Amino acid sequence: MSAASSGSPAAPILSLRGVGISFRGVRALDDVTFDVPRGGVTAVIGPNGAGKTTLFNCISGIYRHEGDIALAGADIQHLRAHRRAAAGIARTFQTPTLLDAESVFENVLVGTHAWTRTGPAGVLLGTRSARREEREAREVAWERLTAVGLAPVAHVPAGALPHADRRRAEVARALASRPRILMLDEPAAGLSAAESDELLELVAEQGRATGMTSVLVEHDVALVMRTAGWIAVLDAGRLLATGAPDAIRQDPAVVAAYLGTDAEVAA
Ligand SMILES: Nc1ncnc2c1ncn2[C@@H]1O[C@H](COP(=O)(O)OP(=O)(O)OP(=O)(O)O)[C@@H](O)[C@H]1O
Repeated sequence: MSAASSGSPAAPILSLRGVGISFRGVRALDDVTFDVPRGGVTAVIGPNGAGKTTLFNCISGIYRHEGDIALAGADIQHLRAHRRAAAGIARTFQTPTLLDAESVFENVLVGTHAWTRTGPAGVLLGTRSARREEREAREVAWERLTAVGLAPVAHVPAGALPHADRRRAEVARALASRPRILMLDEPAAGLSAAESDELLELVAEQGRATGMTSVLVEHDVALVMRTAGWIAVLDAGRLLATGAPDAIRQDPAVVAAYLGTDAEVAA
């Protein structure tokens, strides 16, 4: 890590220690170690193929990986993806993964499955606790839908939504899981500058309201610089630097590997 951007935040929500993974001889991540501070927005940036999405897949448990990952101090590296989701890790994907034939509301309701506990038997028998939980799940889904501005199209099939609304629906679905960490993979892709700002403001607002931390993979450096409070830079599978936006912007190693000259990345 370069000197200009060294230093670690206190009380991390997520700690990565020696995270690594190879795909048939390709070292996609190697000994990645850094902390994500609690609250606010942290961005993971770096050139194409740096390992950003792979890191998200390791954190969310989609890939088995080397190294340790702790969520609020508790080890989660041994947990499978659904258990990590239940522990509070939610994510969106580069290409939204909605159930196109289902309504927007049903899609968002899926997010609540991360915390609902009623098994199939309870649902089939219609027990009182199952009914209570279902009511709560529907309320949470409506609340998140409304927060992202999609209440007017709640009953429209997700496949009929324009791209910006698909992104909003995916974010609402992730928020419905009541995450401690929301990981957004290139949320601005395909959105206008105004739409990206609006989406990230909405995410930041949810973070302020609930204490949720957001982690962002994003190529739009200007958007990252004005949105993130903390940045981790990956290059060829290795951690190059972590730090506040101002330090990252001036870090010679980061400028050389990714950002280009200071003039190009002036905020
Ligand atoms: N499932 C996989 N099988 C084989 N190789 C993979 C797999 N996933 C990622 N890789 C390789 O791992 C490396 C990192 O890829 P990754 O998609 O994580 O990079 P990235 O930083 O997200 O890139 P981009 O900015 O282009 O999305 C690349 O060399 C990629 O080809």
